[in-house]
Amino acid sequence: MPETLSAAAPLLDVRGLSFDRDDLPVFGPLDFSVERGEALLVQGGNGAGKTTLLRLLAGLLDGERGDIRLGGRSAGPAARAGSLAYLGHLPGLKADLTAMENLDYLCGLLGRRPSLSLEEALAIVGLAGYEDAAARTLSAGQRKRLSLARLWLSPAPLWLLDEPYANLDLPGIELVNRMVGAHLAEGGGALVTTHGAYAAPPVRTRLLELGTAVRA
Ligand SMILES: Nc1ncnc2c1ncn2[C@@H]1O[C@H](COP(=O)(O)OP(=O)(O)OP(=O)(O)O)[C@@H](O)[C@H]1O
Repeated sequence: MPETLSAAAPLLDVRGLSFDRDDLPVFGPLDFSVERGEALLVQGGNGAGKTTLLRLLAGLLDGERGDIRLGGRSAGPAARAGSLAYLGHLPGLKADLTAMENLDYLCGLLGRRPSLSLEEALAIVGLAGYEDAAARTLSAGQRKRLSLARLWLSPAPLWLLDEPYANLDLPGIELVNRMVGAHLAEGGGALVTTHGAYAAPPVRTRLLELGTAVRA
């Protein structure tokens, strides 16, 4: 866990956050926080702004209004990009690199926790034996599992999970739930979007409901 994050303050504290596109509101103003050991389930219909919110928090979008604090400190897009682990709709893998090369590349870029080897992370997500397979030869579910291995290697205390169950079979869904449960038990936090029934692991869960955006 990064030393810069205070243990006393919430992992994430958001006040008056709003975001517009083409001068039309996508969401907000929103107020919410995520404490250690807590999952925040972000709900809303198609177009409500769930992905936009997570991408913005991850530092992949800017132009928001409001205050975003990580561990009590105001955090701009660059600080957020370095402190949050984002699992998006697209796996963010390099198609021609192997599974191991992708993990190595992403860990070099985003950091990793030292207690786990890349091989162990691949085994945990059910990809033992796929170390040398190019990402483009993996199925959609296997690519998602490779992204989960990267997530599991991340040192970031706060996970942003956008539709984490998409493309996964039942054991994959259970894997996500176990990972989230273990991460929260270690004092991490998570924001999770899903359209499916959220098979909530036995952890503290709160809801954030986004209204469907109206285009006028
Ligand atoms: N790259 C983009 N350029 C312009 N508008 C966008 C872009 N991405 C999303 N939008 C618009 O922003 C709004 C919020 O989209 P967003 O993807 O955040 O919704 P969502 O809640 O994740 O939806 P879904 O449940 O369908 O995945 C929608 O009205 C969408 O049309």
